Amino acid sequence: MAKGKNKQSEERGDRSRTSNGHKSKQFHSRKGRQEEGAMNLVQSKLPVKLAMWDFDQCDPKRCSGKKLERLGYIKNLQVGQKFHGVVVSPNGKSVVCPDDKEIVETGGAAVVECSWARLDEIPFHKIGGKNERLLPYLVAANTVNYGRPWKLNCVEALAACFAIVGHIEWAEELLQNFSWGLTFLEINKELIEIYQQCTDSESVNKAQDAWLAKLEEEVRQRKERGSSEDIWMTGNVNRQVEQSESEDEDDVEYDALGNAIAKQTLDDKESDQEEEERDEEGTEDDNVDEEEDEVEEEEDKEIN
Ligand SMILES: C[S@@+](CC[C@H](N)C(=O)[O-])C[C@H]1O[C@@H](n2cnc3c(N)ncnc32)[C@H](O)[C@@H]1O
Repeated sequence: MAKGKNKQSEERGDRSRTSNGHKSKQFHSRKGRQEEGAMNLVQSKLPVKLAMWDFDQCDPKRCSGKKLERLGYIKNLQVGQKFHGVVVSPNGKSVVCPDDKEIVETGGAAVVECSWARLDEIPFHKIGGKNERLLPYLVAANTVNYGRPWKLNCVEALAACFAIVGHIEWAEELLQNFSWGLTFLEINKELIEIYQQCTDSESVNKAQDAWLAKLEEEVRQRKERGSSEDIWMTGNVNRQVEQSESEDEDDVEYDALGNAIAKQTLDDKESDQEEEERDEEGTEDDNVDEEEDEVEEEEDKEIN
């Protein structure tokens, strides 16, 4: 077996030499392409372009965009550079929808790596592109903003975009690099499937509104049944404390898991101070962080 193989490779080796014994032009260009391929891991890991403008506003240890960069999935863009694929951005006007599939497949997807608390510092007019999009209602699973709707981190945002346009396998490929990653797809499974059935952004908005109306109705019914004493119905007890401390119960809504959470929209004027603390300190379990760091170190070794 080995004999045959060696013979083949010898023959290949011979063919790559010219009559004067030097390596042929084709050999060098083939080798060049291979080296390019090894450096450009983005291509080998996902058959689609991923990019981000990184404003270095987040803790590098907790930054999902930086981790994707270390793993070779995503490329950095300069301020002034535009992106031709879908740009998932707080500056978007319409939401990602299944009709965006072709743009994503041909142009890829990009995000803006920055702090939610410092969006006003981002020169949105110098970044982005023709296809800037918001994401519809989805709940974050990352350890910093767990349970919060709309405020996803970069890897969740990219994964959400891929999942909505029908490339759930690309979403999984990205998220599996994070200990909590696949939970994002699990807690949003039903809703993602609903969005996948839509066509344009208007239909996604309608589906989102119907989902939110259903959630509100569920909350109303629970209140009516006086189910607040039933721990199984009210969900996360920590969130309950937040709710009972809240002066106005209307400030609270429920996520897909039935957790009570403070109402949020992208326009929310949450105190910069509070948000900064979330971005920089997070609420995560240190063990998770260590676990992620170990994974990252292993990955980094592989890349190097
Ligand atoms: C504000 S940054 C925070 C990144 C975080 N530090 C991390 O570790 O990934 C998250 C980015 O994901 C995208 N994103 C997340 N949720 C979004 C939404 N609901 N609509 C539009 N873009 C969103 C945007 O590009 C946004 O700038």
